[in-house]
Amino acid sequence: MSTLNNSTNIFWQECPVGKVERQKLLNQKGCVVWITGLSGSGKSTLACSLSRELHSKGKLSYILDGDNLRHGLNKDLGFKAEDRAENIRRVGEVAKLFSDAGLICIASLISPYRKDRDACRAMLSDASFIEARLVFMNMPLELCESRDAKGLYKLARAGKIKGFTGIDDPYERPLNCEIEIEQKDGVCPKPAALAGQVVSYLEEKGFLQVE
Ligand SMILES: Nc1ncnc2c1ncn2[C@@H]1O[C@H](COP(=O)(O)OS(=O)(=O)O)[C@@H](OP(=O)(O)O)[C@H]1O
Ligand SMILES: Nc1ncnc2c1ncn2[C@@H]1O[C@H](COP(=O)(O)OP(=O)(O)O)[C@@H](O)[C@H]1O
Repeated sequence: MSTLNNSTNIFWQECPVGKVERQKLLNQKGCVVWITGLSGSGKSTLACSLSRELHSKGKLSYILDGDNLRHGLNKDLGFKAEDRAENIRRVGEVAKLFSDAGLICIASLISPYRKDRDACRAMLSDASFIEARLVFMNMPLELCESRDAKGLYKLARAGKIKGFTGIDDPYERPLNCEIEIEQKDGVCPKPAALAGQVVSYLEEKGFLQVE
């Protein structure tokens, strides 16, 4: 998919109500919490739990879930490396808009390739000074496969889905995540506890209020 700019003679339109005003209105800082990990690692569960926890604190968030976006915005994309790259790029651009609107945008995608995640992070911070935080659901493949909530691992093992992440397609672990979620003593912490961990991080970094 081309990322070339094919539009010419276009101008940036400024509006007097900007990000700063919107953030003051919401008393929070727009940012992106990007959750990456294998299918079944608990990305969507954490995203929902986090959104619920933020809501209960009066903070506005919005979830961009890879699975959901593939029903609409990204319905033309498959799972080849270049399609996944375009998927991450588009969701990054949408996350940029939500974050600029002042929301805490929670993106939940496998996003398996380091180069795509890095490009997305660079795009967010370079182009618009949007702060992105990467959360890595570091759950073992065996656990994700044993959960198999959608039966996709079974199909992948049977060769009925080709190029399934973790089976016959790579997942490149992040080298630079801000939060890494792991099992403790062989047990995955409860979603509410994980959400609390991310909320504490956001509080500590000053995202949940405007000075
Ligand atoms: N080949 C293959 N590999 C991985 N995942 C697959 C595949 N085919 C379908 N699915 C389903 O698509 C969901 C992942 O979509 P994403 O947009 O997050 O993927 S990616 O970031 O572009 O890699 C993923 O959802 P989650 O289980 O929530 O991760 C799967 O349900
Ligand atoms: N922290 C957790 N503890 C126990 N089970 C979990 C946890 N997070 C998710 N699960 C379960 O694992 C399965 C996959 O979770 P899901 O959030 O759909 O993963 P993903 O979005 O990464 O594919 C679901 O059945 C869900 O209930």
